[in-house]
Amino acid sequence: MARKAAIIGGGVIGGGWAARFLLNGWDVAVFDPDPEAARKINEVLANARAALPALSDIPMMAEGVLTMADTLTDAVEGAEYIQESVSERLELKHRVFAQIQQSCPDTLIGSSTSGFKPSELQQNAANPAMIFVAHPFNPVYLLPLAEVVPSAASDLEAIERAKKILREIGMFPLHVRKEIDAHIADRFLEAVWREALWLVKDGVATTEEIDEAIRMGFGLRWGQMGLFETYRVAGGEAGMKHFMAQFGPCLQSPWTKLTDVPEFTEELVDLIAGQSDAQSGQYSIRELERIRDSNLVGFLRALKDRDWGAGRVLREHDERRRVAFTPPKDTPMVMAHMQVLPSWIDYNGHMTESRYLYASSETTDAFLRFIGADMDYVAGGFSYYTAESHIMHRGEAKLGDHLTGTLQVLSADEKRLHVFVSIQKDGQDVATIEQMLLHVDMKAGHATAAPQVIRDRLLPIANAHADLPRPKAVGRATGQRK
Ligand SMILES: NC(=O)C1=CN([C@@H]2O[C@H](COP(=O)(O)OP(=O)(O)OC[C@H]3O[C@@H](n4cnc5c(N)ncnc54)[C@H](O)[C@@H]3O)[C@@H](O)[C@H]2O)C=CC1
Ligand SMILES: C[N+](C)(C)CC(=O)CC(=O)[O-]
Repeated sequence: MARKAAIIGGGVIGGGWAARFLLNGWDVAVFDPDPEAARKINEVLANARAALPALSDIPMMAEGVLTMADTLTDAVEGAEYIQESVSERLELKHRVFAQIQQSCPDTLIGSSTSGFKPSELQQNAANPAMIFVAHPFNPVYLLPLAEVVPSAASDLEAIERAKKILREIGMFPLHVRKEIDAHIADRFLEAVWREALWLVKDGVATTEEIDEAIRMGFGLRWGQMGLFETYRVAGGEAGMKHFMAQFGPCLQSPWTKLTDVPEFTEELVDLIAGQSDAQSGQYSIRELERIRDSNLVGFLRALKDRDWGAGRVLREHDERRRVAFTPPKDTPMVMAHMQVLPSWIDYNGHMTESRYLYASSETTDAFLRFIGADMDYVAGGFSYYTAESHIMHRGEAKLGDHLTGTLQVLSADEKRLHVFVSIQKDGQDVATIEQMLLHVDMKAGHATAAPQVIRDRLLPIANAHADLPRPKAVGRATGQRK
């Protein structure tokens, strides 16, 4: 039976939490009195479903079941984990905790609060020990960080249990050892935000110019090394001490207004909102979310290939899912999700033939990574090479179509891997590709037996797939009548 999480408050952040739990196989009950909540959550979920599968080569878990509960008590009943994500008002959060703890005083309650300390959240609670901060970052379903902040009244065993659950849904729980308003990351965001408000208010830069200053330069650096590692490198061979000697005195020069907050007048709000409309008003919020998600997926995949930063968290999550994954006995494995891009289209206005082989390679490559023949394996001098391919075109793919690559192992032994790939649109084949691959010693330049570690992953899948019906196209020769 699936595990259950309850999400109280289904706005931007609650919707993201719901998507992360659901796509990691948990059942989720959401309570939010807003009559629009179900629509909003389903829209966030649709974006998450489009983004998350592209992050990983491990087949997705069966999605959990989403329930919109009529009452808070219904939502939390039977939940192993509760995430409070209501609006940032302390008295509202207190009311919600009191209601939750009337029926489940001993269940873990993480709060998404951006600014309140856990000791503030715990005030007057029936069981303060179970309430802690689990502060996520938007979009919650893609970004791994959750700042986990206990107070002196917290139950540390419960905090460790919460961190374990967060890891199980692919997150990186950062244990904040000392409670502080706005935790760690939001202290930075607030400092940058304050400087940005001054720059707009003083007419130095528009919202667009500020965003360019971030995304063309230091934003890219921060996403992979953070602040201190980046500045260590900036100190040159002499490192951090030299960096501090050179730039430390700047703290005395008028580089910062951080202690001084601009007055939040209607005029300033209108100025910023107007500039933001001019900058990005041509996109709806959902379109911007999709652009953001697809960029993040690209970044995260690049970091995963390099086993670095947030990419390492993804790798570890993949490894956990690989171990938990049992090859399906009744269906081929869904290995790749792709979208038909403009460069894939030919003069006939549909996907050009070479891209069918490309889509097939994406699918088999994902499968090879899944059984352990990944880039590290190739760097060790062994790989699988394709010896033979037979493509059958069965439908048309057009610009923007979403394609899925599934793979069935027809047979496998120590050297050979015979597979049948389907490239599908809306569940229908647009092409099938039958391939024979050989395990190769790249230095010696000939086929050789795959090591036991690869066979241990491959052969159980081959055995499971032996019971599947053999596709009619298998073994078909070109020109042969059906
Ligand atoms: N938006 C952001 O970028 C981030 C926000 N957070 C935190 O997450 C929490 C939620 O923020 P958002 O999702 O942005 O706000 P939001 O305004 O999008 O959503 C809040 C939701 O809470 C619901 N709500 C209000 N009273 C409720 C009640 N009694 N029971 C159940 N639901 C109730 C509202 O109907 C609304 O849908 C806040 O504590 C915020 O500080 C954390 C990280 C990032
Ligand atoms: C602006 N904010 C304080 C709500 C931001 C956050 O809490 C985290 C985020 O996702 O940027």
